[in-house]
Formats: sequence, C-alpha cells, structure tokens
Amino acid sequence: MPILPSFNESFTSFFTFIFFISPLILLLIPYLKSKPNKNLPPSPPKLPIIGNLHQLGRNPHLCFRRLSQKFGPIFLLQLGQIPTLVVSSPKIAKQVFKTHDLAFSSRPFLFSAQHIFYNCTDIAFSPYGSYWRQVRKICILQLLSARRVQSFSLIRQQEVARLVDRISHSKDRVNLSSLLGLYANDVLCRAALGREFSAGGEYHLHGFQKLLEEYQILLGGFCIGDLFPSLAFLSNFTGMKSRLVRTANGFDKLFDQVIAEHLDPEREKLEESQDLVDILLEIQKNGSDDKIPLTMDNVKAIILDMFAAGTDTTFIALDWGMTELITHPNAMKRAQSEIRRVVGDRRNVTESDLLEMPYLKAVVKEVLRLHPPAPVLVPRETTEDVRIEGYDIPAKTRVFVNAWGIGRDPESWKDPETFEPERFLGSEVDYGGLDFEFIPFGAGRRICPGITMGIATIELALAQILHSFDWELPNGIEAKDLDMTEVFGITMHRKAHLEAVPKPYFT
Ligand code: HEM
Repeated sequence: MPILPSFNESFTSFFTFIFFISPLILLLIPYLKSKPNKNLPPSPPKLPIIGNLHQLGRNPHLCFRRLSQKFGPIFLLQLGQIPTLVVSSPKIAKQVFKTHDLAFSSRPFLFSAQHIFYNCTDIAFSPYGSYWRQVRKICILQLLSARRVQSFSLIRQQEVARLVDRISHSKDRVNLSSLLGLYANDVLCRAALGREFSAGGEYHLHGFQKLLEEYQILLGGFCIGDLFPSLAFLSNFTGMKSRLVRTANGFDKLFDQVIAEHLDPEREKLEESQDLVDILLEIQKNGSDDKIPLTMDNVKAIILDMFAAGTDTTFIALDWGMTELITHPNAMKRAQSEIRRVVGDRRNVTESDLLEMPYLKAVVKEVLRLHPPAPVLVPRETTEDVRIEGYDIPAKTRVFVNAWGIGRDPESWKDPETFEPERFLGSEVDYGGLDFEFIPFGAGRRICPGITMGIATIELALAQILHSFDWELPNGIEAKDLDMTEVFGITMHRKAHLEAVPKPYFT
C-alpha cells in the first residue's frame, strides 16, 4: 500500500482543532496579546501583517497564492504566535536562496518533528549550525552521492521488474497508485535498510507502513505546539502528544532491531552492497572528520529522514506523472514512441537508455512544475535580522516559499496551468536550484540532497511502465471524470487513487 495519508484522520484532527482548540485559543487571545512571548522579535515595521491563522485553510499553497495575488509576492502572516513570511515570486526566492542564503538557512524547531526526529537531530529538521553542517556533509558525500546512487542501480532495476510483474498479474484495471507507492517504498527500504519492504517480511509485520502513514498525518496536520509554542502543553490533552510518542517509539523499536541485525558479526558485508545503515554505522564507529561524534539516536534520525523525505515525494511524482499522461494521450504517445525507439525490442529499460530520452525528462520536469510534491517546500527560519525588498525581517521568522505558486506564475510561464512537457525541450531551465522559477527541490544550502536518487527512481519506473504497457482509463471513465483534488499533508497527494487499465505491449 502506498503511504497515502488518511483523509478522514486529517479531517478529524482538523475538526478537533476547529471545535475544541480554536474556542480555547479565542479565550486566550487577550492573555497572548498582553503577554507576548519574550523570545519573539517584534513584527517588522514596514511589512504589514495581512492575515492570521484562519486564513491558512487546508491547502496553504492555494491560500498563499490567493493572498499573493492580492498583496504581492512578499507578505507576513501572523500564524498563532509565529510571524510567518510568505514568498511567491522567483525574484524574491532568489534573494532568499541566493543573496541571503545564510540568513534563511535554518528550520523552525517544530513540536511534532522534535518528537519524531529525535529532537530534530535528523538533517531536514535540524536547525542551522555545526551539527547540521556535519550531517548534511555525510549525506552529500556518503549517503546520496552520485556514486552511491549508482550503486543502488540494481535495486532499482529489480524493483521496476517487480512493478511490471505486479501490473501484469493484476486483472484488467489496476490500482496504479498503490503499486507505485509500493515501488517507491521498496526501493528506499532496500537501499537504506538492505531489506524488502513489501514482501510480507518482518518490517511490514512490525507495522512500518502504519508508522509511515501515521507520521505523514502527524507532521502534516495542525499541531498547536507549532503555532502557539507557549500552549504546547495543550497537546497533552488533544491526544497529539501521545500519538507522537507512540509513533516515535514504534520507529525506535524498529530501528533498534535493524541496527542489531547490521551489527551482527555473522552478517556478510560486501563493500558494493553496503546499505545506508551500514554506512552510518561505520561512520558512527570510526568517527567522521568532524568533531561531533554521531550517537545511535543520530543514526536513527538520519535513516528516518531518508524515508520521510524520500518515499512519499517519489511516489507523488510518479502518481501525478501517470495521471497527467493518462489524461494527455498525445504526451503519452510521444513519450512512448521515444522510449520504444531507444529501447527497441528489449523488454527492460536500462538507466543508460534514459540519457537518450529528452522527452521523458521533460515530462518529469513538467510534472514537478505543476505538482511539486512539497508545494511550499519545508519551512525555513531566519537565523538573523535581514532586509529583503526594503522590508526588515527579524531573526526567527518562519518562512514559506510557495514553489507551487511560483511554478504556475504567468509572468514566468506561458499557459502556466497547461500540462505541456514540450516547454522544457531545448530549454536550459532545470530543478538544480539555479532557476528560481522552477524550484521543486528548493534551492540554496538546504536544497534537497536527494535529487539524483529521486530522479533516478522516478525516471526508470516511468520509462519502464510506459514501455511495457499501453494505458487507458477504465471503461466509462473519461479524463474529465478524474478527481484531481489535491490533499495537503506535509506533502501534496492526489486525493483519489489512480485506477487504470494496462494493455501489455509485448505478447
Ligand atoms: C521527487 C522527489 C523529491 C522531492 C520533490 C524533494 C523535495 C525536497 C524539498 C522541497 C526539500 C526542502 C528544500 C529546501 O528547504 O530548500 C527537501 C529536503 C530534503 N530532501 Fe528531498 N525531495 C525528493 C526526494 C528526496 C530523496 C529521494 C531523498 C533521500 C533519500 C531526499 C532527502 C531530503 C533531505 C535529507 C532533505 C533535507 C535537506 C536539509 O534540510 O538540509 N529527498 N526535499
């Protein structure tokens, strides 16, 4: 099963917030106003606060775009006790990610992330500082380097073959979302833990899937402690804290077992088949060049980060990719004829084939432009006072960059709402963090370090299932009937699963 957050559960927490928490907050507003958190800097003098909590709604990227159309590409929201800067244009994104990169390079110390990610000692939620620099370096040089990603090539080939097998064995229509979710989890589970995720194995039995689903819900939902730090104790009464602790304990127990297996002296260790846990344990034992020694909890936090940041994002890109192609048959045909011309009669697409597929690469870019899996990226926090566009932004301001809105900005893109991979053919625009009108992986010093791994996993699977099958919507369903609603958690899924009919190309 893919890691789709349960809409009902998010909805329940939303209702908990509306009916139980918000009346409480209203009662406490005079108190909050008269006794502001002393640690918070005053609002910047020039940038007006144009809204507050109730403006946020369920889909921040939509709300931020609506507000930016009215108030411009930079504005401040007061979300609970947190001054929050929202950036919605490539020009200002460039100032954030390039001109003032250092000042915008921290992350807020989120209540939910503290509980799940070992007090934010992972990479993604760690505040800027020497610890983050050290673990980020390990990530770039050891865990997700081009060489390491290449070493997982066999895993991707095998898992893609398994995906094709699963599709072939399904009768008529398949729940493609579900199979793509399994594929994304399987690739990462084998690369990170050296074990299969979906083969009914022990990790599955231990409820790894459930834990990953719960994590998505907890991190994506409302958390009072993240918006009202001085009221964080209320999470004890909403059930949020106990859910966080339960999920964190679940991951911890699982990782204890994984680490014990990896430390077993009987275990065969081949340099070329090292998984991410092997590498981290080696660094933990021998020390890295840097001064701060890694603890076992740090190792667990980093491994969890790989899953949290790497599985759902990859699945979402694949799921939207197939949805867009099925609803745009001309683009589907063009991609298939390119793939079949390059691969010919061979059944398996190889990674070197992908180098000769510019149209497929353009499809992936177009999917990431229209549906960046993390539409408002991962929140940043300013490390110091900084001036942007003449506005003074104090240190410790939370910052969202609306990558989704920027990808659909009519000033940067012709017919921005149209799915048209051709726009990327012959264009230099890329997701590497230098073209600020296209930033699905973020930019600057906190840009996603998993781009190579993510793109390799997405491109191979997409090419293979387009090569092995022709695809149609089930009888009686037309493109216009598909529910394209987006559900926002920490990442942005399609609400509905994609059901499709595969017609084998090889008989
Ligand atoms: C389509 C796939 C992916 C997308 C769209 C994506 C997107 C992102 C985004 C938007 C950020 C925040 C960047 C910023 O703040 O500027 C991020 C951070 C991160 N991503 Fe990815 N990601 C993907 C795949 C992966 C994979 C496969 C991994 C690892 C296996 C990964 C690991 C990370 C980590 C560790 C961070 C935190 C970086 C830091 O804070 O220093 N990502 N990703």
